[in-house]
Amino acid sequence: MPAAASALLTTVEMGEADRLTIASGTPGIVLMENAGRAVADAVARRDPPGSRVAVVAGPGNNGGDGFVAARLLAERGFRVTLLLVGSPDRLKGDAAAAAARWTGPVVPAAPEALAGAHVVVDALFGAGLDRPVEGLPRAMIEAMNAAAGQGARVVAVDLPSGINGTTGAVMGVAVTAEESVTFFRGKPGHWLLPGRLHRGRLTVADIGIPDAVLATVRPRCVLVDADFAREAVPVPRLAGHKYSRGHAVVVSGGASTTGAARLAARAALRAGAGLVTLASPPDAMAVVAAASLAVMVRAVDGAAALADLLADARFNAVALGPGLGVGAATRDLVLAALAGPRAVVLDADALTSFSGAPEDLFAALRKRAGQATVLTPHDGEFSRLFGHLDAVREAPSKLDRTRAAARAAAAVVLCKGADTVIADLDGRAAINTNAPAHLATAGAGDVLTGIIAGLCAQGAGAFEAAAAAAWLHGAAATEVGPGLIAEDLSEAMPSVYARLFDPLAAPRAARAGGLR
Ligand SMILES: NC(=O)C1=CN([C@@H]2O[C@H](COP(=O)(O)OP(=O)(O)OC[C@H]3O[C@@H](n4cnc5c(N)ncnc54)[C@H](O)[C@@H]3O)[C@@H](O)[C@H]2O)[C@@H](O)CC1
Ligand SMILES: [K+]
Repeated sequence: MPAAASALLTTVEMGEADRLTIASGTPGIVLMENAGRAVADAVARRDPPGSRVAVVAGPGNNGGDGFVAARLLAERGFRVTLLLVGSPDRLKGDAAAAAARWTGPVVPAAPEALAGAHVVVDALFGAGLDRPVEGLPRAMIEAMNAAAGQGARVVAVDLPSGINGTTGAVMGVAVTAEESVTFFRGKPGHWLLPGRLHRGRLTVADIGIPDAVLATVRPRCVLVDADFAREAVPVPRLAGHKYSRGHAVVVSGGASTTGAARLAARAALRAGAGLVTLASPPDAMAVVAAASLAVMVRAVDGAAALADLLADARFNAVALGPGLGVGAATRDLVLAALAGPRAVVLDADALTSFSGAPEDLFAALRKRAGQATVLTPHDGEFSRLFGHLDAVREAPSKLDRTRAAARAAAAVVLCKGADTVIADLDGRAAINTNAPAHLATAGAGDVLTGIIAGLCAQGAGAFEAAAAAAWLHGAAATEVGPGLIAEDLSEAMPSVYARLFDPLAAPRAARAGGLR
């Protein structure tokens, strides 16, 4: 994975990071003091001394962080009430030590005790949440949400209580925070839905865990960001020429459905492929040729003809699916592409054509395991292809579902959505949330397919290409803004690239304004 990528740690991995840090000489109570201080700082950044703060502390170390934050806020002049869920004498270890340093009253938690709070610190459960929330904890979570409805600001310690940090799932009920202060690195649950909708603004605080522990922990999931994209996108060599920048093939549907493939082909070019050829059924040649200037067109009639075309080593990536139609002809084209040695991107009809009976597809994919292959299903296509697999059905999160699918298909799987997950067959995974709501529009998926093919054609690895493409696609949508149609995405790519490789470059709108 690109080295600069931002790792996301499961709760188990985070526990290991804590343990390694403690074993190398930093006492746990120091980490807890730092964690509590980061929470107090987050409160004090937005609320003035004198504000009424209710800290809801739970029975574990998340509660311990709450005791530290309570003490530091009281020292800074906030009017702090500490509400404990559970009995003080059941606190253990660092949490007991943090509680002993709190000199104010420990009030048994009750929902009505939150009345009048300006700020609620949610220190009920963090990484240790391991079962559905019921009883008093549930009542306290509901009371915290009710307080937010009355205007209180809710700051969650590590995770909003009720959210599973590894999966993002709501375990019965969950706090909806205005801000979450987490430690060392984000967790998948901060980025996957529905967790992302509960955490509010995310602050990641340094609590003294050294980055060096990551070499031992070896987290398997990253958040795709600009650094990831920058490292994944092949940079053209000055001495290169169009042939050294790869040649992508996009397979077009018939005369009435060429638009999707044309969108993908243009995106492959804009992503930087040196050459792009639309492989078109003979009946669609005229319409495809008329509408594509920089894109080349070749008549390709059926699976055998596609196989012949791809035998030419100059073509190094092929994308198919958009606009192809569902059925046996598409299945044959897909199997022909997979039988060859080129990078293959399968989307839309290429996936749907195997719905309900994906064995042939899986067999062809397994045969080429190790070669670059990317499948880009949306949720519906995903469940039609993979929903019958036990490993997918039993997976606790979209992250694990996508990993299970990648293993089953022996391919990189990119499962689209507001939280797009990309998984490699070796368990590596990435989450992309760089996708504005207005990106969900007709043809946007075809463009994503084209960007992936364009990056693969230039030699990017399948996983890197898919994850970076998801980020670039979202960046292009952000660049265009609301009102976006799919055609705009490709046109925004030069501007996205300009800023990616030259962070000082002005946004396109500013440049268009020129000198005044
Ligand atoms: N040394 C460390 O490990 C550090 C941990 N930190 C904090 O510690 C937290 C993790 O602490 P813990 O592992 O003690 O876990 P938590 O404090 O998140 O919760 C564990 C406690 O909650 C109970 N519990 C779990 N689910 C429940 C449910 N549904 N209903 C009722 N009770 C439930 C458990 O029995 C246990 O008593 C992190 O989220 C972070 O806030 C920070 O202080 C930094 C250092
Ligand atoms: K919490």
